[in-house]
Amino acid sequence: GCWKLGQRVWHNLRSPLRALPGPKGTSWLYGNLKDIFNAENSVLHEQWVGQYGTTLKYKGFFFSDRLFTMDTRALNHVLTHSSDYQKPSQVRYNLSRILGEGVLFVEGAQHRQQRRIMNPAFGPAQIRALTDIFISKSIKLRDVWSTMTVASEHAARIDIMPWLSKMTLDVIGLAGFNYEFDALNATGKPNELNQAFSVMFSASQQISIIPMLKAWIPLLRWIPTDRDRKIDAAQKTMGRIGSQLLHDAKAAVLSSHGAEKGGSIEKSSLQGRDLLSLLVRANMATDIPENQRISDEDVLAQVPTFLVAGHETTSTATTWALYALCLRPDIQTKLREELLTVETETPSMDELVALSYLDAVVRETLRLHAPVPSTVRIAMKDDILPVDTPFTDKYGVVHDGIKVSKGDPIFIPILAINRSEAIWGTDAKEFNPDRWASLPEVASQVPGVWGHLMTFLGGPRACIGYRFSLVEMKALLFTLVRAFEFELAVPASDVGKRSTIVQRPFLRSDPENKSQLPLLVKPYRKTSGLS
Ligand code: HEM
Repeated sequence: GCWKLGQRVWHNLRSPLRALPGPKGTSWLYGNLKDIFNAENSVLHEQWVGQYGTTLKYKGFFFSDRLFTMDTRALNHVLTHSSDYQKPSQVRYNLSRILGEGVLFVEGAQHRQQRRIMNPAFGPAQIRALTDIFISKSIKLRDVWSTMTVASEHAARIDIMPWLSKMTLDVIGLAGFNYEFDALNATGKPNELNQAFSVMFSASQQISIIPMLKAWIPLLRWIPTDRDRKIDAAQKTMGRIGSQLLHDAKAAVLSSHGAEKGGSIEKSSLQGRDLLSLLVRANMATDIPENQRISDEDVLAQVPTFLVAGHETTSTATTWALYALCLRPDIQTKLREELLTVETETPSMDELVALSYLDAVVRETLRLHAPVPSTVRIAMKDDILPVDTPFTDKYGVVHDGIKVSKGDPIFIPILAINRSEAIWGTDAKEFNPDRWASLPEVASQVPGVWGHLMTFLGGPRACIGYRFSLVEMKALLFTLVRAFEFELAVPASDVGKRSTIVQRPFLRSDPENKSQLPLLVKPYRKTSGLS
């Protein structure tokens, strides 16, 4: 521990980040991190930008300096040079404990190999083929809520978060692994994989000192805690079910090819639209060179990775979309009017994508309520980040590049860029889908993979599932907003945002502080209004 701390102090003393202006740490252990967790959104960072300018430093664990910059050119440099700016080892350790060593965890050549194999599963044609899963699960959710509204005389009070989460879990189960969680089936028995997954997810959302110390000091990892035991048990369940899924998928391939008797298996002959089928193809096809095949272990590591990455993010985004529509009933009505122009309740992907106001509402939600509010990278070598706007250090010297040294952490301000007034204009913090009709020119400098937003990040480590998520969100909003009118069940001032990995709503009035968003949900009838 002392050695690590000494290294940290020594690194800090020599880091060029020392010259940057920024706030003083408020705790020797957490630096400014506790203040950031306690403040909503990116509010604190935005205040600092007002005080110290667009490039600054703040304190992380054990007084270490972290670079914070709103400069889009510097951020673009970090995101596009993903081998030089990797995830910090502590973050990777925590990820591997919870998700295994899947595509979110791996770096360098192994990451490039996994992305190359998996990218085809997320192209437009594949997402088009998955649209019927998005729609049928949305309809299932709509029917569950309809039953709940019939049972109550007026509008039903529904905490929409867990329901949206069940829907997206069902979708990623089917679309990813051809596995039916059946989480939306209220009468079914609890699913074993779902329970294991919940343990993993709640563990990933907790911020506490013990896992943090274990991430820093490997020797401490030998000391088991209650959290470790729970994660180990959940991992065992996931591993067992994952192996079974993989075994079944392989057996199906072998039996359809008669390959048990030594027959060859060609890549192009393996069918199946889910991600697992694609992985099995890359694992078994005898016409792919041995060294390019993906191992059983790597296939299995993708199961928890995709369950976590592909599930809570989209359900949280849809939760915020409905929240925004409750705050602006005029936008909710305008959206419903557009959705009702479609004659079928089972639209194709192309029909969904053609709905321009739905598209604007989804973009505006993902801008203002980005589910992943930030991420972190570490410099793997000394470097200079080019900047658009020269900045002044705390000694009054003007710089046209940010010097970083190997080991310096860099905060990637997803939400702060999405809400920046310098980029989006003075109404940047308001929900205004109409802004998407004509964007400010400067927005094109945002280095995001989609929509001039940082929401799905950019560069080689950008979100692989963004198209998947956009169509799934559209299918959900299409089905739900046509069927129901939504209103907040609590005063708007009671709803707060809590940021851990994913930014979720909670009620200030709830002493348990659990994530939730209760809405009044009422079936839409042409002349109705909420009583
Ligand atoms: C609104 C929904 C979503 C948001 C906001 C989101 C956001 C992000 C962000 C910010 C990252 C980069 C994290 C980092 O490197 O620090 C990421 C990576 C990733 N996302 Fe998403 N995501 C969403 C939906 C999905 C879906 C639906 C899937 C899968 C079906 C998915 C799979 C992944 C994977 C596998 C990665 C790791 C990519 C890599 O490192 O190469 N995401 N996502």
